[in-house]
Amino acid sequence: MVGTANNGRSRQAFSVVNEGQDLGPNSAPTSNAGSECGWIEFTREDVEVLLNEKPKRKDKFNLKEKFDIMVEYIRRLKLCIKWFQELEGNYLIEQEKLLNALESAKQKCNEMEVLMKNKEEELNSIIMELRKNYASLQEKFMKEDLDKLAAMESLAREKEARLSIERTQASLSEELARAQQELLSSNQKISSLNDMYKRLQDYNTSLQQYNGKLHTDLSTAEDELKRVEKEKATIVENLSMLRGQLTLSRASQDEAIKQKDALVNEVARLRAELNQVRDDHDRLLSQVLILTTDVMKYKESTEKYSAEVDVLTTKANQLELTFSSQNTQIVVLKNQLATAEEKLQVSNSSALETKTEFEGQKQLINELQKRLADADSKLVEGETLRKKLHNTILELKGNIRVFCRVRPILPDDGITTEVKVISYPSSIEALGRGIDVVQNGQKHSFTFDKVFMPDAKQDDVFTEISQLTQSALDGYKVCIFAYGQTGSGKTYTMMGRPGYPEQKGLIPRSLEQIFQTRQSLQPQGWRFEMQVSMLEIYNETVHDLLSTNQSPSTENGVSAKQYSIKHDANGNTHVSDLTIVDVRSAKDVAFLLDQAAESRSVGKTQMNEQSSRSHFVFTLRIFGVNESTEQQIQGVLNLIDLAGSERLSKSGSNGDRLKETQANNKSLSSLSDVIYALAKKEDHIPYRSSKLTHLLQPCLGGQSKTLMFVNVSPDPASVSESLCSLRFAARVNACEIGIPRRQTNTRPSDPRLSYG
Ligand SMILES: Nc1ncnc2c1ncn2[C@@H]1O[C@H](COP(=O)(O)OP(=O)(O)OP(=O)(O)O)[C@@H](O)[C@H]1O
Repeated sequence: MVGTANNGRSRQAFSVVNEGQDLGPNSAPTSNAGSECGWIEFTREDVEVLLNEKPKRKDKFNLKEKFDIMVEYIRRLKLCIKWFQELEGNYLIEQEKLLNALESAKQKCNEMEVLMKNKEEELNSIIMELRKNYASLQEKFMKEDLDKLAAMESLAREKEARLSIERTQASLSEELARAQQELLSSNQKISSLNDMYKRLQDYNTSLQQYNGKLHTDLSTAEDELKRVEKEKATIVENLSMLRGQLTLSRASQDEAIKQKDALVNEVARLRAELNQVRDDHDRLLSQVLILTTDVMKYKESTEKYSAEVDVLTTKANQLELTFSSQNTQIVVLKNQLATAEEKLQVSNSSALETKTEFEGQKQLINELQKRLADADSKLVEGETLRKKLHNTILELKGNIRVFCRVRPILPDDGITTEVKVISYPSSIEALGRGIDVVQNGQKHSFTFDKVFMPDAKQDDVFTEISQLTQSALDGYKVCIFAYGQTGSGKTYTMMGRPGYPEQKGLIPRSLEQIFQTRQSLQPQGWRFEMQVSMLEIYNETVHDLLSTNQSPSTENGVSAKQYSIKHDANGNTHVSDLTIVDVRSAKDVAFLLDQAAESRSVGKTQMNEQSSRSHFVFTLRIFGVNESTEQQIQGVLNLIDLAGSERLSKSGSNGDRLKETQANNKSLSSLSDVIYALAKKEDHIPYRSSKLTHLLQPCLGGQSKTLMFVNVSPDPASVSESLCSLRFAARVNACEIGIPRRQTNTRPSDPRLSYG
């Protein structure tokens, strides 16, 4: 590991230390070569040569020579140690810097994530609001449209009514014209009748005048007659006198007779004349009467005409009234039409406004969607950056990460005293990473990658590992296992509390996240296929938890079927005959988890009535293909709930339970052996000493991103178990396993599920 990149330099330095014994092409010593305080670089081989160096002495008994050689050897060893120390110091500084950079990057990422989340929420709320607005505008628009249609319908109706009214008006106008003409001719008739009447009246007056004249003439004739009769009487008197006188004179009689005859003739003539006048009078009278009748008739006919005229006038008046009322109606209709048209215009303009507003909103939505897409792409960028940083850190660390979780005190713990055996240092360098355990008054301090205090929620824990589980989708092998004594909270951490969704554990949360991310990666062309298997290792035997066809068990409840574990060159693990189920959603997985829970071997011990006595291994294998880039990935997520790590005396087991505990302890002690061997970089790592270590070989061997949860109980009675767990975890944390590899661009020839 040391100096492979700068081999030339280190070879040169070592040559100086080895005094030219191993001379390379550049064998000239550096300026401070040989000096104790000079900087000399070594390679691993150099150090090994130095350590394996056997002093060559010419004279076996020459102690001086031996002493000189030893002094020189010690000097070189000191130089080597100094180089080591300085190198270590540099590494520490570098590590510190990287940690700081990581912290700030994490912080930035978190801030960015929060910012993005806020922005996303904000944008989501704006979009919701806009969608609401959009919906209400659409509703409004539809309403306006309906109004418009109704207005148009009413306008059409009104137009029709107006046309029919106009038609009626035209026919009425025609009728009116006819009536007016009739009226005119009637008026003309009336005026001619009036003229006739006037003429008749004039004639009547002249007749009356004539009649009056005749009457006057008659009265004068009557007066004349009276005078004549008086004259006659006088004459008769005279005649008598004359007769007397006749006697007196006959002559005078004859004369008198003659006079009388003349007078009689005169009276007859006068009488005839009178009769004539009388006849004339009668004729005139009858004529007057006829004329009066005529006048009367004329008067009557005039009255009739007047009545007719009146009727016609009334009719005309009525027609005029109808006409005017129709005119008023027409005006009203015209007004209504104008209002309807105005309304139509208003609704048209409001529809236009709504349309413009709608267009604006649409544009805004488009803009917001664009911004959202930008934010999304920024999120993706941020996510990529975060992944890169996460992977860089893991690669730099090159070891199994360890998270410690202390569960809260439970009522079942029966703790009455206020004695606290676990505390958490508050110094900056150990904050959130340190844990102190006090046993018999002695404090033991541990530092891990993260320490979750009892109040940590499942969500908080998941947030810390979400990146890790996510990287299974990037083609990494990921392995998370929970280690700790019975009842320390391993199952709670991995599975959670059933029936309490907010207390879901890492397994359901990881799967939900993976399925969600799978969805969000679809627009980038990624298509994923996922397979799940679940097994338990119980009494050193593999038990398929998804097998519908449960094989018969042996006496001690162990499955008779033998499953063999194999690893291929790619580090993929295959378990023969294991049930593998294709899954499409977190729901499918939840169903399988329930199925597995029913198949699990659960027994009772004094420590925890419901504790699982076996190692539970959940595996999700992911095959991903990017349709646009044709890139392929193959990731694996192993989530393991180990059996309780307690010591035999503590669990109080006997019989089958004792065997179980021994078997569990064998697996766990094998795990411990493997970790020790890895830490010491031994040539042989005893992976095959237990089923568990054999199965986890690729995870422990450095090809996978591995995280261990060490679960600790806060119960003072469990302090020694807690210390054991923490010591083991500290060893695991110090163990370098190498750099995780990403499996891309290869499609496995055998699609069976692998474990690492
Ligand atoms: N962080 C926690 N918050 C609340 N309750 C917890 C927490 N951790 C564990 N518990 C509770 O403690 C009890 C024991 O936990 P759990 O069964 O998870 O232990 P375990 O280590 O899995 O035991 P076993 O090895 O027997 O399977 C359970 O009732 C669990 O609900």
